[in-house]
Amino acid sequence: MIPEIDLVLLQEKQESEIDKLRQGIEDVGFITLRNTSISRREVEDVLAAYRCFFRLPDALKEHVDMALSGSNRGWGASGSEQVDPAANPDYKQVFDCGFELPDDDPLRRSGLGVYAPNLWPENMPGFREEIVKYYGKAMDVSKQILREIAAQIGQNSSYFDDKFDRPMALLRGNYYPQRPEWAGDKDFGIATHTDYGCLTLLATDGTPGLEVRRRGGGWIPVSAEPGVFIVNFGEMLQMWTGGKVRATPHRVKGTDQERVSIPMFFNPNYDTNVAAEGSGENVLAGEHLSKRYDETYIHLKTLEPQ
Ligand SMILES: O=C(O)CCC(=O)C(=O)O
Ligand SMILES: [Fe+2]
Repeated sequence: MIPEIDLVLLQEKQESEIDKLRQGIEDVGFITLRNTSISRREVEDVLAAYRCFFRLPDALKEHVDMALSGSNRGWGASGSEQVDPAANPDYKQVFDCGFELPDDDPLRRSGLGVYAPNLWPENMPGFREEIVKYYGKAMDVSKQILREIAAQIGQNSSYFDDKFDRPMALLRGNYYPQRPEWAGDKDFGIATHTDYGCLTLLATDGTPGLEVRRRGGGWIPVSAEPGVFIVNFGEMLQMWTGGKVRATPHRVKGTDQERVSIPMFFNPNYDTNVAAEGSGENVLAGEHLSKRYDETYIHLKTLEPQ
């Protein structure tokens, strides 16, 4: 069972919700979350915006194809990402956008791919505004959840705040067509993976498809209607907390229904040390994230040495 949490009750420190959060972070690695500051209507609007983009002919989406940009902003065609080396590249399409650093931020001139400039399609009035608006809202909710997690892991609730003031936060629209006729055992909408960062705030159109690996074996289907979020924890938070928070593998095989989902991958500032607290080690969040991007986006994959 995936713990179902009411954010307002959690923020009021209701014991039932605190217990569910503990189970979610320490055991399952997933929760669902309702009663946030993002309404059902707002999620439906942003879903509609992504749907409009994905319906464009490929020839138009190619104007913002990330394969041509050397970073991971804009459109990722079907087959552009391989999250599991034992599976084939995912058949989903994506549209990615990231954090825009202020003009005077020295990191802006650094050319770091994790802060690359966004790409926006032309002739789609309102698309950029809709996505940017949702991006801000999804960051706010993600920060609120991290405050509750901080309290849960025995830290001050503001523990994460200054580690997320220039977050490498990536907002993605995922488009899963119907599972293709040709799909075999190694083909997935998105193959089995753990998320790379700290926390993922996932909105979906309500269509089933996501499966979460159960400890001890098997898969748990999870779905949530627009306005209810699925939240899971990533590799960095697992490292950072010495394994107290779990990054649980998950996948989407796909069904006979198309599906749109919108994960906000909430990753900290580039220079955050995400090694286990007190370990004396140093793992830069930016280096971990760049490494995972380079391993999984086909156009960023570094060539294997011959
Ligand atoms: O579409 C979903 O439900 C999950 C997507 C996902 O796991 C991801 O984009 O990392
Ligand atoms: Fe994921």
